[in-house]
Amino acid sequence: MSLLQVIDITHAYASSRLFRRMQRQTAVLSGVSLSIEHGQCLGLLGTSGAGKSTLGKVILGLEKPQKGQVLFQGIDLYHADTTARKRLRRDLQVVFQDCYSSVNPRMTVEQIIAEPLQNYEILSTQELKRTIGELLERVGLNPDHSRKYPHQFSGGQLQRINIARAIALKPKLIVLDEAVSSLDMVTQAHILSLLKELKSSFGLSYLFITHDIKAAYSISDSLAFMEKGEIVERMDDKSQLLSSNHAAVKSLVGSVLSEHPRNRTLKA
Ligand SMILES: Nc1ncnc2c1ncn2[C@@H]1O[C@H](COP(=O)(O)OP(=O)(O)OP(=O)(O)O)[C@@H](O)[C@H]1O
Repeated sequence: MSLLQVIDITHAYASSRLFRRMQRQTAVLSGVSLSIEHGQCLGLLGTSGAGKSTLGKVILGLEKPQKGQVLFQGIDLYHADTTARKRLRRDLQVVFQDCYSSVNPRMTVEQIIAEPLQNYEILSTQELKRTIGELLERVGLNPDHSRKYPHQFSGGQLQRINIARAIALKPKLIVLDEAVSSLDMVTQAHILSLLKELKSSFGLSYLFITHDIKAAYSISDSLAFMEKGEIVERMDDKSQLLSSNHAAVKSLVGSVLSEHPRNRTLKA
């Protein structure tokens, strides 16, 4: 059984009440299906406005689709009872692009990482402190940073803190929505290698949402391409990327490959 199965999702955002009668809703997602296996990363690529983030929100249980099903660990996310849904939510985490707005600026790092742990686990003050220290070390930060505030960190460091919070409950799937897109190239490479390392250590699965084909190729096992709310190309093995005949995929690949035939490769 796949860890995640998205089946025939169709969704449109509701228009405001004033315009509801006048406007026809345009579907943001139309009949989208995909699956993610245990320990695998699916790279979800597409142009701006293709519907990638909306699909991410549907998978996270944040945007109820008008049609279709999201089966997470075999359970229908939108028809599960409150207890089952809370259990599923623990296994389903997210890291967004904007690392600064993802955290409360008035909370210390310790309080930020403690939040999910306090919501789901009963830990003594000492256990909580130790766990937070271990999580900070796991993402390459000094545990002494735990008393600092978000503004005292660089974007890369803060994204590591967001990752520490996301892995705190040992989830099964993390939705990474443009999680490295706002970082400089060097920091991006460091965070991608951290994410790869965490994936193999914890057997994590990722939905890696991005418009950056190089980053997607580097971290993903399989790839899917979206256009105007539909999945237009799906590759179970990312090595099929260079041989795709789909026009949008070819143009995306062409835009990042060297003119020289010998250099026409992408780094894993
Ligand atoms: N909350 C919302 N209310 C109404 N329309 C929305 C909302 N969020 C997104 N949309 C619209 O849905 C469409 C898909 O947006 P979405 O953010 O899912 O695309 P995306 O592929 O993630 O784009 P990007 O790469 O630019 O983030 C866009 O036309 C967008 O304007």
